[in-house]
Amino acid sequence: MSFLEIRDLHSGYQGSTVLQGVDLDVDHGQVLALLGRNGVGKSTLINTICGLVRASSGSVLLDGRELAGQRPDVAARAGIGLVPQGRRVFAGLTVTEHLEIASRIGRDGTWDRAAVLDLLPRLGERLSHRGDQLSGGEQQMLAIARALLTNPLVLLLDEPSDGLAPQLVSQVGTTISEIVQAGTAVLLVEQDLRLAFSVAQEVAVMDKGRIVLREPTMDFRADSTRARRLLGVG
Ligand SMILES: Nc1ncnc2c1ncn2[C@@H]1O[C@H](COP(=O)(O)OP(=O)(O)OP(=O)(O)O)[C@@H](O)[C@H]1O
Repeated sequence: MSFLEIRDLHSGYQGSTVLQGVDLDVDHGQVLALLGRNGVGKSTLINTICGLVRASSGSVLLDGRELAGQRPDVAARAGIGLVPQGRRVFAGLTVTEHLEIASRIGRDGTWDRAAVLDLLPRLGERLSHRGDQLSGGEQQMLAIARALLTNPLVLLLDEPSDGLAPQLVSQVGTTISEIVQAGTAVLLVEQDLRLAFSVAQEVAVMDKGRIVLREPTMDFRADSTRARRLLGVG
């Protein structure tokens, strides 16, 4: 049995069904990259897993516990962590305040303030800065720190490279690898294929609200013509 098991999941927005029966497993100790063209439903899947978008049918089992249709706070307590698209840090709150709030959400575990500042030392130098005083890279680190403080079993990362300079993107890759080594599984939505390929053991490709392919990253990279066709890139 996989750690996170998604079966025949449907969800969407008023008047439009986006997820049309998603089946996907994420295993212990794994980074799984979720790829696909714009608008195929990757963010909708992430947001349905964590309860921000309500599942209309299907199943999201985390370590044997059913989460489909549950509220976001229930999903967080069960062990789903989210680094949302666009980071969503609060402009008027300091780094310290963000970390304090996050510590009260989710589960107890080894990720406490000292551990996340050890992983992301730059944040330690910015504790009194407000969200709107941070660079894009620092905001991304804060979004990751906040999610880790909930001690997730599975961390959902929605386009963490978005808007970051190449050097910072590779730093995000290193951080993701360290998080997985510490025992958290990762589902990574990413347009930056270099980042996705560098950290993920496997890739899953989404199209029109379904998973249409899943295979080891090495095999996916080996057929670049098919990869380009599936992802709609140059
Ligand atoms: N809040 C919303 N209300 C209504 N429709 C939405 C909402 N969010 C997304 N959609 C629609 O759902 C579909 C899937 O969008 P989604 O953001 O999940 O795709 P995606 O694969 O993550 O794309 P991208 O890479 O552009 O973020 C799109 O047609 C989008 O317009």
